[in-house]
Amino acid sequence: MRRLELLIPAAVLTLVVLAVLFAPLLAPHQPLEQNLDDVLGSPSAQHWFGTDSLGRDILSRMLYGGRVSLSSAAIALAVFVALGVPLGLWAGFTSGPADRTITWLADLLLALPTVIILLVVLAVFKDNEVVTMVALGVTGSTSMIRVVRGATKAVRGQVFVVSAEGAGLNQWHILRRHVLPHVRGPITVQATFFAATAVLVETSLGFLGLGVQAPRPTWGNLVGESIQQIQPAPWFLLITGGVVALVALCVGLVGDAIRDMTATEPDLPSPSRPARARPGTASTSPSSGVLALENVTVCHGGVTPLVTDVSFALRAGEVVGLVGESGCGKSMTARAALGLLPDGVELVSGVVRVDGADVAVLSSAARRRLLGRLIGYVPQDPVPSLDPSFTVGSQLAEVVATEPGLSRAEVRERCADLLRRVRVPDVPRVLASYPHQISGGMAQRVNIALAMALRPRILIADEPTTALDVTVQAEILDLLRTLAAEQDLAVLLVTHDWGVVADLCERAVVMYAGEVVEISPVATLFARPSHPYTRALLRADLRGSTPFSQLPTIPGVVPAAGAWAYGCRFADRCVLAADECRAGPVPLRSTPDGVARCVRSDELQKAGVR
Ligand SMILES: Nc1ncnc2c1ncn2[C@@H]1O[C@H](COP(=O)(O)OP(=O)(O)OP(=O)(O)O)[C@@H](O)[C@H]1O
Repeated sequence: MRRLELLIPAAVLTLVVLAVLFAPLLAPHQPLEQNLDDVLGSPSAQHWFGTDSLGRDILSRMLYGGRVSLSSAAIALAVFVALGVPLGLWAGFTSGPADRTITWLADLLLALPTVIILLVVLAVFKDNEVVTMVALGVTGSTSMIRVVRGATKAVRGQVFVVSAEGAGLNQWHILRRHVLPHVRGPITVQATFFAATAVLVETSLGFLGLGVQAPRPTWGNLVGESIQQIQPAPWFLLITGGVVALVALCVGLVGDAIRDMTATEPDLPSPSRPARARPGTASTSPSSGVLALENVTVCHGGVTPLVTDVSFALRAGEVVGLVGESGCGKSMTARAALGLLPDGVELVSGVVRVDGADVAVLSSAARRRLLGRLIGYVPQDPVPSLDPSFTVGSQLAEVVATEPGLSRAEVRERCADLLRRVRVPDVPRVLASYPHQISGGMAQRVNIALAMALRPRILIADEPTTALDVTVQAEILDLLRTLAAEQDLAVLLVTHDWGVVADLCERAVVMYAGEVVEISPVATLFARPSHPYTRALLRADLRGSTPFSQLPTIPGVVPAAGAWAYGCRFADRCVLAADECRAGPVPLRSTPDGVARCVRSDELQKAGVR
């Protein structure tokens, strides 16, 4: 079906272009040949499209006119692509002054009124169609620059591009071989839409009596003439306008079809991509996990690291807590796993594996689509995460209906079933309610139902109970525990709350200043933390404190992203820090049942104190 959506308009366009190209062979009459005995004759066997006010054959004039109109559109399109693609690629690939200058120029062009520019060009260059079309291509190229720049930025952070740079390939080679193939889709779509616009602009200029002048035919001249003859010969406009509209429509449909095809056929992970092993982290990154992050590094603006070299894995049915102070990189890590990094933040190296397949090599849009099905996401703020304009039922149905082949009744039943599974008491009422009509706890159940709608294998919950009161928190945690156990879900739980970790998680990943500092089973972690940061965090927890005694705190604050100490990043706040800690980066070391990034982890383990 999709192929037909492309093939039919493409076939029509090909026929029109061929007919126009071979006009001297196909046209039954000369375009300027007059017959004043047969003016404004309606379509007949001799004149398929009829005759005009001077008895000239309209079909022949359309065939010859198309040569001017389509070649003009082709000139504009060539300029549009020749300017827009390289500038967009360059801006997207090289952040900094080049990017800023090109973006500024594109903004400037956008601010100029195209119609006025074209009229000025026509006046200055005496109706020169070629110069006018060049001007149209230049002014239009802003949209191509912007789209290509955005698409290039998305590809820029992909691991394979970083690897190509690391291999010393030059920028133009990387752009041509590794970036261009991934931005081909948006380029084709932009080009087809601009081609349709160029045909219509050329026609409009001819219609206004600008550009190529009569008696030389162009589609614009013919449409202009047909409007003057609308009363005696209405079919004249119907035919000339119809051909122009058909061509513009087919160009647009080809663009739509290409867009849809490129949107639903993402690049698949390349099986030939070499595995990149790094020392010191293998023990934390078993690729057998249902979700595995291997040496993930995330940067802002391509330069400021937010998260570095993070590796850990989740097994099916396992709940893992991701713990650390605010700003340590928990959310960025979770978002890297989801393929949902904020604008300007990119995964610059590392691998995210789902069921063993490397999803980091996918384009970001394809990764999002894939992970959207494999990984469910439960947000921190339950109510704002739901769209206030739609009922719970319609929001659930929207997601459920993306599964092909479901009838409306089946979608409704699936939505109700999802709510029952997350223990919503009055399902029909909640389905018919708007988000503001339900409580925070109920909204979080709805978010969990939404996350579960496509039967994901993994659930990532970013502080899912922070915004809820204590009793509701317990219910939501119990629900997550049950879902993980019953449906063999791997759950990554981002939290500040040790109580939640103790209650729900089997293992915890502790992060500090953008890196993993400890991974241990929860029981071990509570009894014998292997990193001074874990120990300090546990000590600072309210739960273990004595009433009216002063709560221990960790002196200092988490350093800003990238402004980390050269050696152990926690050294400045650590009561156990020694010169050795500041001498250089501390690698993760194995502990009896996990890993820790501390030169004194053995000592801490043995001491077994909190
Ligand atoms: N959109 C963004 N652009 C650039 N930097 C960001 C962005 N969001 C967060 N950061 C920075 O990334 C680092 C890690 O932030 P992250 O949100 O992952 O921390 P967190 O441990 O989840 O904190 P919290 O518990 O407060 O959510 C911080 O230094 C933060 O300032």
